[in-house]
Amino acid sequence: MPNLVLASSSPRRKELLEKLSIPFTIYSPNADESVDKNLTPSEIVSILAQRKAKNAADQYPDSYVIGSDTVVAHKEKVLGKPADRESARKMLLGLSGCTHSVYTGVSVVYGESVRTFYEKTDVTFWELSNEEIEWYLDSGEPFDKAGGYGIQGQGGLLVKSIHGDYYSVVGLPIGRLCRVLKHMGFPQLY
Ligand SMILES: Cc1cn([C@H]2C[C@H](O)[C@@H](COP(=O)(O)OP(=O)(O)OP(=O)(O)O)O2)c(=O)[nH]c1=O
Repeated sequence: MPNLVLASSSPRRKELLEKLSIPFTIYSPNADESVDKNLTPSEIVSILAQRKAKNAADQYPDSYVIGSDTVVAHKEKVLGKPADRESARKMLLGLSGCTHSVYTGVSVVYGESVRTFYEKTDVTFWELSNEEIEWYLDSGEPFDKAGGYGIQGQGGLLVKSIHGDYYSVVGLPIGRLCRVLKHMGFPQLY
């Protein structure tokens, strides 16, 4: 029976994949995450998702291997994870009162077959006061998350509305991934 491998060290992606209720293996990908600055957000997340999946697929040639990448796009800028408190503060100030887009790319590799897609979800933030931003920075949540917030945690209090797949914002568009796996012939799904 082919195995399922999640090429990710993100605890959120692990939790989301558990929704499929089938066993899987975790592999921490060791992929170079540098990309050409002129690429669009959808190109960036697609390329990086595929790189992570292919990196792990070398170790698991008989498995379905999933790689994923998430970035936040706002006013022509692509935001990854903030390097420090100051950069997280700048990201949150920039997102305050505005709508940004969260892009998550997913790539599934099984032998020679590769399927890659991305989801775009628009998220609108409330106007944030300086006090609210400092309070949120104190939570420690921003630092391992694209755009400097996590919608699934206290960061949910910053969000006014969302248009698109919630799970894609958290890091893995699980409904679409499930359909892609099924389409590629993964046997253990419904
Ligand atoms: C916007 C947003 C991002 N994120 C997270 C999802 C991703 O884990 C992270 C973006 O970083 P990624 O580089 O996509 O992923 P990662 O380094 O955490 O894990 P790996 O490369 O090993 O798969 O931001 C949230 O958890 N909630 C949110 O609301």
